[in-house]
Amino acid sequence: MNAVRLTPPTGPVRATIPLASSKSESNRALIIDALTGFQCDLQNLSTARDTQTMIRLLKSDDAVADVLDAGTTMRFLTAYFAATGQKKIMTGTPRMCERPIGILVDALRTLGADITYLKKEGYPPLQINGFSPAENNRLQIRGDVSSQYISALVMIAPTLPNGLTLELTGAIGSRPYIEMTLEQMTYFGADVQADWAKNIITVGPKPYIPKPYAIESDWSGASYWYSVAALADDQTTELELLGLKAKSLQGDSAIVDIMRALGVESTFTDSGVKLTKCAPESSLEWDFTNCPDLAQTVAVCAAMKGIPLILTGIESLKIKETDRIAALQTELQKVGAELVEIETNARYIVRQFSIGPESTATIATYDDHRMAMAFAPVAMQQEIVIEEPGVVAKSYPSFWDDMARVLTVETVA
Ligand SMILES: O=C(O)C1=C[C@@H](OP(=O)(O)O)[C@@H](O)[C@H](O)C1
Ligand SMILES: C=C(OP(=O)(O)O)C(=O)O
Repeated sequence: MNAVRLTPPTGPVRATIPLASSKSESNRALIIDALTGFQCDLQNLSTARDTQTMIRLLKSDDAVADVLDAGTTMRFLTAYFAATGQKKIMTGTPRMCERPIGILVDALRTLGADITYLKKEGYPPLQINGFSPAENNRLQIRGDVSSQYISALVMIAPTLPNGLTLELTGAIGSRPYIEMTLEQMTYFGADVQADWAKNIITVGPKPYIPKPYAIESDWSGASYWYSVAALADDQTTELELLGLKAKSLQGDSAIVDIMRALGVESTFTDSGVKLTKCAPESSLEWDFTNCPDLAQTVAVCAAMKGIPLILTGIESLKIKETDRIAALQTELQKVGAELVEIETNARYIVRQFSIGPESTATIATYDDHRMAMAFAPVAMQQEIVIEEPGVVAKSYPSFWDDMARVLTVETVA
């Protein structure tokens, strides 16, 4: 078994962390660029595997597009290949073939796509056979399963003969990701309107205009560094995270407010953000509806600090790279904490039940980059082993190199 052993720092915690750039922003920019005929100058594209896979598949003439475990790549490319009339088989890892896509496929069929499922109805693998644009340009779509379906649809909307009006139903999850899509589309000249009082998005049939675009660093990746700062004993801890902006398109910049409650102060500089320590609150309640990718970071951090945390809005975690709720429940036990459901599918609590492990905890990662990265900061307080560390490549390939700037990272067999 491949693993890394992380050992707590012995001196002051001071480092500058380059971070990876945002895979979410990158993958949207790449779809828009493709719809301009690859004429945009995209700068600082992410090294994340999800983005590198998107780049590779956009250039490939192969009949099969294997997205591996990249959700945005699967959803955005399904809409893109359909709208551009490309015949493709869309597939991915076994877990990707358990992640639902029926809501997007139904919407694309209404818009004129011919798509068939190759195994299970509603799930990849699927085959895109062609596209004959329908007259109808008004759709209802559920907003409570994955925002990626909505982002995928609105990004192709400028190419549809009559544009698109989407009426979102149900409680909308991950809305900042939809807003990110709309902002990027607007930047590239699309005609976009969102009425969030009625949950209606309208996109006119106005083509994108090619332009240069620079991707920001990844706030989801930054969250692990906030946890490192929160868990550092050294009160003089200072970490600088490069390439982040106070006014970000990324909803995961909410980590600034969450981590203030867990004892980290943020100061924006010309090059990014500086993290220092401040006094934490004695408990915290947070709704993760708008920032589901932060839930694991915050759960592990609060558990280690002994700060009881109530989490709401985490239902979507069950359909991500793994069932993240189940994975957290098992792995938190190993560091003396528990995640308990206190209201069915709605409210959860994380609390510590013992301080310090009897022996080094070995954390399983379930093919989920965020399990590995969320538990890594535990090493600020106690030695920990993380299994299958290569999983971080999905969003943050240089994570362990960056970690080695603050603590000891050793590969173990
Ligand atoms: O659009 C995006 O870039 C993403 C949207 C979110 O997914 P859901 O909308 O499925 O919650 C998020 O979890 C994912 O990491 C990236
Ligand atoms: C859920 C994630 O990604 P995706 O849905 O794009 O696979 C993630 O990066 O945490």
